[in-house]
Formats: sequence, C-alpha cells, structure tokens
Amino acid sequence: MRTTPTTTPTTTPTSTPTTPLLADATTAASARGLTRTYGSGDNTVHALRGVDLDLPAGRFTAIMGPSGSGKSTLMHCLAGLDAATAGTVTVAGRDLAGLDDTALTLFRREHIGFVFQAFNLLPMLTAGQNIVLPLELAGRPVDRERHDQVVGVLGLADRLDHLPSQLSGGQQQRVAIARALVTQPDIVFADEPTGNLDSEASAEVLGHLRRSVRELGMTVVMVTHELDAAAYADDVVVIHDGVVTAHLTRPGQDELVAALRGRSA
Ligand SMILES: Nc1ncnc2c1ncn2[C@@H]1O[C@H](COP(=O)(O)OP(=O)(O)OP(=O)(O)O)[C@@H](O)[C@H]1O
Repeated sequence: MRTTPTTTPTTTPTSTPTTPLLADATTAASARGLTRTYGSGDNTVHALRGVDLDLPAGRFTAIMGPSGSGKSTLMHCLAGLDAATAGTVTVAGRDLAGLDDTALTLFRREHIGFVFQAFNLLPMLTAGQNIVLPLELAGRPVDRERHDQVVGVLGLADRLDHLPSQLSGGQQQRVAIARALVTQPDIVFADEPTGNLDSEASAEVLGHLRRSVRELGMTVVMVTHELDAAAYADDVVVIHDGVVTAHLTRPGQDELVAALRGRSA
C-alpha cells in the first residue's frame, strides 16, 4: 500500500453547486493509452503501460492484481490524484489533462468521491457532522432528501449523534462512505476500503457499498486484494505489471483466480 491522501479537505477554492455530468452517459471513467512511469534512467518504474479501460456508470467495479501491479497508480490516475505520463483519462466526460491544479481540485470535489482504508473521520465531530462536512466546506446546501437516502442505505440513522470513537470500525467506514456519497459524485473510488476491518465488518461494508450502487445508482470503483471483496462487485478489472489483462463481468471464483494467475479459466 502506498500512502493515500487524506480526505480531510484543506484550503480549496469555493464554487457553486453543479449537477452530475453523467445524466445519460454509460461510461463513468475511461483511460486510453494511460502510461505512468516513475523515476528515470536505470531507476525507471513502469507502473502503467498503456492502459485502455472503460468503467461503466451505475456499476460496482473491483480492480485486482498482485502487489506492485499498478492498482493504486491506476486508481490515482483515474481519480485525478496522480498525473499520467502519457495517454488520457476522462471522468464524467471531462479530459483531466485539460484541467489545471485549481480546476482539478474543484472537479474532484464536485464529481468524485473517495473512500480510503483509513476512515479519516474528524474525531471531534459526530458521524452526522462528518457526513455533511464536504458540503459545508464547499458552501453547498445539504439536500435533506439525498442525505436521508444515503444515511438510510448505509444504515446510519441511529448513529448520527455518535462520535467516531463510539462507533465500530465498520460503522466508521460506513460514515466515510456516506460522506463520499452525500455530494452526489459521478464516481466513487475506494482504495482497499476493508483493509482495516475484520471479515464480518468487511462483509457488512461491502454489502453497503453494493447497496449504494443498486439503490442510489452510484458508480463505485474499488481497489482490493481480497477475492471475497471482489465477489460483491459487478465487474472485475485484473491488472498485471501495469497492463490490464482481464475485464470480467461477475466472474466465478475459478475464473477470477485464473485471471489473477494470468491465464484463462
Ligand atoms: N511514487 C512512486 N515512486 C516510484 N515508484 C512508485 C511510486 N508509486 C508506485 N511506484 C511503483 O509503481 C509500481 C506500481 O505501484 P502501485 O502502488 O500502483 O501497485 P499496487 O498494485 O497498488 O500495489 P499494492 O497492492 O502493493 O498496493 C510498483 O512497482 C511501485 O513500486
């Protein structure tokens, strides 16, 4: 695992609310010839080697692959947290390369949700206050209907007044997911969202992520190491050594294991 950025917003520009760009689109994010290299000369690392990928809207996609295969780099490039060395990334119809730092910050805040392994909740705020914090920081009003829907789907209605320290790990991660969903992003990226949870809490969180897709129409893209986690996804993208080697829809366990080993089932 690389260190992932915290979701705790720092000073960012304010903006007016926007509507999601994806009303009729079927592709939430795509990459063409996406290449990311680190270092130079003898120390060059080819983290992504020309990835072509379309991530459909309204689905739960898992990105899987061996350690060091490029999963986090792919997710970070798709989410505008890391810049491509070559190739293009399009999210919600927007080419990220065309955005300067300020525009990219605004774009992420308005169109992308993030969930990380560490829950990154502010400890002095209640669950309810943590959930609406991104809206408050953006100067956007809380859409009560949306808020109550998200809180309902994540099963948090009776936990809103609790501080994070009064919640289980699974409940804290559900608060972090609600915080990512309440802004109505076009796409949510989850980086090992169950990495800090035991198997029971993992199953509960993954079930709630899947409900977010089914019942709220969200698009969720999750990096995971865990076969059990991928079983909750609609689609699984398999990456080896910076190359996408499979993009499977609802694979069976054998098919997925074979794809992860780098061969057909
Ligand atoms: N900032 C960086 N500087 C240099 N090399 C990097 C950097 N970030 C990633 N890499 C390298 O790029 C390759 C892909 O890394 P990445 O973190 O994307 O893999 P991963 O599949 O997410 O791994 P893991 O499952 O272990 O988290 C690795 O060889 C890694 O060492």
